[in-house]
Amino acid sequence: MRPSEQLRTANIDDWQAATNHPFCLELASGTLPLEKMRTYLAQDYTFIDNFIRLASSAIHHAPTLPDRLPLAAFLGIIAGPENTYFQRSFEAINVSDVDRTNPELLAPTRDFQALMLKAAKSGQYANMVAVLCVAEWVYLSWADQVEYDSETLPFYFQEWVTLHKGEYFESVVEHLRGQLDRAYEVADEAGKVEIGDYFQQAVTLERQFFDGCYNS
Ligand SMILES: Cc1ncc(CN)c(N)n1
Repeated sequence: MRPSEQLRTANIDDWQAATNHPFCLELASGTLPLEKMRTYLAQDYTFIDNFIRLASSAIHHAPTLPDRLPLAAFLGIIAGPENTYFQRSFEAINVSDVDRTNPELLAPTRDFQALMLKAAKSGQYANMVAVLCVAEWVYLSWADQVEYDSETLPFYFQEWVTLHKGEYFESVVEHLRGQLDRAYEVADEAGKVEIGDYFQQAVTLERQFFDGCYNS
């Protein structure tokens, strides 16, 4: 079994809770209360900021140019269409100015930021790709399986699903899984434990992030 699959299986309870979260299901069916979506977008925009910092660090630490390029290209999507999605959605559902730029952070948002910065500062590519891989793979897993009506769903729900599924996004996740698999295989025992810890914390925080936005 691939190391990435072993790690996912070891965290299957949190994985399933995150990928079948009522937040995701209600978003896709269009029944998610807008107040919860406002909270989520404000929190997640701060997540994106630190995700870009972590991904930049991973690009720097990747072993070769072919290992670097797919993540570099993906950063262009985040800084481009995904950033625009946030700006258009902030306008469409009236996210307040302070929540767009400086929201009060929920505990899981703070903890996720700390984990991303810790992975970046560790200087270990394996730790970085463990967190990045979880972040994108969890989203592919829920977006890929969720049912939605593309005709009727408002864009701020629909595009959040479509940004996280499809051939291109699958290739991003496959790249991150491949990088994680290789880094894990060559790590020594202590390194494997460390990678497993980062992976586990990231899965738990994905679940808590949805919980936090859904229940606040
Ligand atoms: C918390 C979280 N995790 C993952 C993703 C996917 N890009 C996200 N936007 N936010």
